[in-house]
Amino acid sequence: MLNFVLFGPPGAGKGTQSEKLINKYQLVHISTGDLFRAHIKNQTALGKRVSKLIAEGELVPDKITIDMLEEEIDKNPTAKGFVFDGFPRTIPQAAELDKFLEEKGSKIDGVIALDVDKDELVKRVALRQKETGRLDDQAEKSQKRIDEYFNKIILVLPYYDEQKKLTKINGIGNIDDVFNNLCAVIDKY
Ligand SMILES: Nc1ncnc2c1ncn2[C@@H]1O[C@H](COP(=O)(O)OP(=O)(O)O)[C@@H](O)[C@H]1O
Repeated sequence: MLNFVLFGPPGAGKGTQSEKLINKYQLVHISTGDLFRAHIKNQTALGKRVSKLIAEGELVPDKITIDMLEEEIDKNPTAKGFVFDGFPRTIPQAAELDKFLEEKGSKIDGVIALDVDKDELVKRVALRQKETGRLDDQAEKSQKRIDEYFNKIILVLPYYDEQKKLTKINGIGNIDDVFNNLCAVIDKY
């Protein structure tokens, strides 16, 4: 199996690159953001529980997120591997993911962090907001999510650095160039 985490702030390109990577490596893409948005769109009990939090740009509590993620992994027993996009966002989530995969005789092979500066992030998220109308991409909320990434979520990276699994790559530039740089890292796993 090949499992890796695509890490980065809002607008770094996690979703864009994940789409290309799952085609090349035949993997299942698990984006916790996409899963939450599907629950909200389908007005499930979980969707109703998290919609306000997400619209405000707040993180969903670990237990809720972990349970949703583990359920999604279990829905794909024949997967050749997973690209985790937007998960983990906290150390408890990272530790639980390691434990969950270990119980299945699997592991995270690597974590790739997309480095993009704040000005570029704000530009990209504003463009995405125009295209998709995402509530949490509105200027004030997206700034809050970007700040939360650099103040809090980024603290997950040392957890993987200690395991010698972290690689940082530049997320700025031509989408295909970033993709090729990602593949060069993944092909070494
Ligand atoms: N691992 C997670 N833990 C807690 N909340 C999450 C997680 N993943 C997604 N969310 C919630 O869903 C929202 C959208 O996530 P996502 O689409 O990954 O944002 P982006 O792609 O802009 O980084 C987050 O702002 C947060 O509210």
